[in-house]
Amino acid sequence: MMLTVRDLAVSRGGVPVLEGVSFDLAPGRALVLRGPNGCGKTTTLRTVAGLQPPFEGTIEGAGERIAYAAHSDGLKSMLSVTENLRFWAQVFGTTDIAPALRDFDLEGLADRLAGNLSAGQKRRLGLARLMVTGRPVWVLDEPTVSLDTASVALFAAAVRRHLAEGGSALIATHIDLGIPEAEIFDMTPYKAAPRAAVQDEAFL
Ligand SMILES: Nc1ncnc2c1ncn2[C@@H]1O[C@H](COP(=O)(O)OP(=O)(O)OP(=O)(O)O)[C@@H](O)[C@H]1O
Repeated sequence: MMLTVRDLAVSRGGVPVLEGVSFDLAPGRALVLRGPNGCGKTTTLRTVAGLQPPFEGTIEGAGERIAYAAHSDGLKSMLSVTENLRFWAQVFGTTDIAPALRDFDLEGLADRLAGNLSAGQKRRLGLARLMVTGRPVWVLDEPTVSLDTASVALFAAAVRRHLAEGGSALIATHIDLGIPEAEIFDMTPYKAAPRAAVQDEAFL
């Protein structure tokens, strides 16, 4: 398994928002997290990516295997598109940025400063970064925000190639991505029950 999550509870501000979440992610598989606004998708992804500790439960196989793309694109605005990708390639110890430029249709923008890109172009560059990480587990939070239909299709194709190469993906999204391999995981039933012990903490 690429990733094994068991009985996970995740919290915001010390308050559990979801509990009892278990899933596996095998090589070549994608899991799409669904659920209404505020149900805890972002919190789950941040926890899986190691940005905050689990409230309860276990996550195996994460750590260095994960490439995480958050809401923000995390770009260096004073570097060009190419320089951004080279920077990340260096950080992750890879070299070839050409496939990332090609697959996200960035070749015509290669010398443009990232800060001067449109919102959708910035998002394409942020997603292209995943390819140069060389990491097998893509963890993506609302990856298609700002993308037009053509760019969503580019993204879906890149994810499908990643899966075909034995990678995997965990994606929070409200839209149909056009990735037939993806399984849906509805988080709605895992809303955490109020916990007296946690609420009482403020009065200790
Ligand atoms: N400091 C806090 N204390 C308690 N609850 C919080 C705190 N900060 C945020 N929350 C709540 O935690 C919940 C989970 O938020 P999260 O961002 O994970 O949801 P989401 O499913 O990603 O939502 P969306 O679909 O809107 O992006 C929300 O209901 C939010 O209001």
